[in-house]
Amino acid sequence: MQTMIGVIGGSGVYDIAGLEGASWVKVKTPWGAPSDEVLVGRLGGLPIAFLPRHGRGHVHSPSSVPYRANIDALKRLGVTDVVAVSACGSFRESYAPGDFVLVDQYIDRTFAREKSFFGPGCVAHVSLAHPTCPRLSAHCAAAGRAAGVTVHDGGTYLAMEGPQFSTLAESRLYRSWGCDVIGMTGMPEAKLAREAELCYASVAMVTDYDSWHPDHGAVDITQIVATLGANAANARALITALPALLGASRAPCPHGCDRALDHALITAPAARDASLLAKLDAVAGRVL
Ligand SMILES: CSC[C@H]1O[C@H](OP(=O)(O)O)[C@H](O)[C@@H]1O
Ligand SMILES: Nc1ncnc2[nH]cnc12
Repeated sequence: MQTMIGVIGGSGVYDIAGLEGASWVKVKTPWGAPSDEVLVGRLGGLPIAFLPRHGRGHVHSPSSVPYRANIDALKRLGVTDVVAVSACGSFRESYAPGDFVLVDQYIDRTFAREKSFFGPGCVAHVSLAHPTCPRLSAHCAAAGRAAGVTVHDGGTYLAMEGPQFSTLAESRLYRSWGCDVIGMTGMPEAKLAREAELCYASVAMVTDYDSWHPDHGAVDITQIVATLGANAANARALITALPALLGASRAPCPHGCDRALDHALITAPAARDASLLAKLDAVAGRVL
């Protein structure tokens, strides 16, 4: 199978330069419009699709991002591996602004979002014990280090609804839970990528210490935006280094991300809803 990289750009990352034959294309999905058009082209000999999570100009709030449409659009374009780039706050002294964290666990505290492609008429339960892909995450870590970034392998991401930042009590609570970083978009994106059988890696770029750190005071957007520029340049360097590490020919995921639906569908074939099945053509067509 041919590798196709999908990049979801977070705050501060609204495009990527250097693609051959680049063009912004409109992708229609049964889940509504994605956040924006998708920039498709080739990078390092591999096809790549880039989608700005909040849209160009940062139009979508974390709650209004059309997560299902975004993942469906990437799958529909033929993406096999999704690299999700996100700004985040840090709960650890040693995860400093400018560092990248390859997230491997989540605590999902979001509550105002559609979280599944499945539902009445076609119920599916995928495994999420290991919500990100270790193979893709390792390649992203190597690409980040090649770009000169301090990269931490593994971290628990607290996904909050936002758009306000945490209270001091919340910040302390999440730290006491063992969370490493906090953001507003990692969920349900990672869940949906798993349902769509896509390998998914989360590159969380630290911009601040949230509100808990006695020496740093409360987080504010000015401070975040100041750090975002340097982080975005490093994210672009990471993405540029990625094709050579992934390679054009893709072996099946050793962790089973690309077969997540093998045993997940529980609704009896005769009881399935035809209109929902039609919407699942890209995401679950392999098993329907
Ligand atoms: C601009 S600060 C808060 C904002 O930034 C992060 O967005 P993303 O994950 O898309 O990089 C965070 O989750 C909030 O949405
Ligand atoms: N402290 C923080 N909380 C939530 N989302 C963030 N994105 C960047 N910093 C953040």
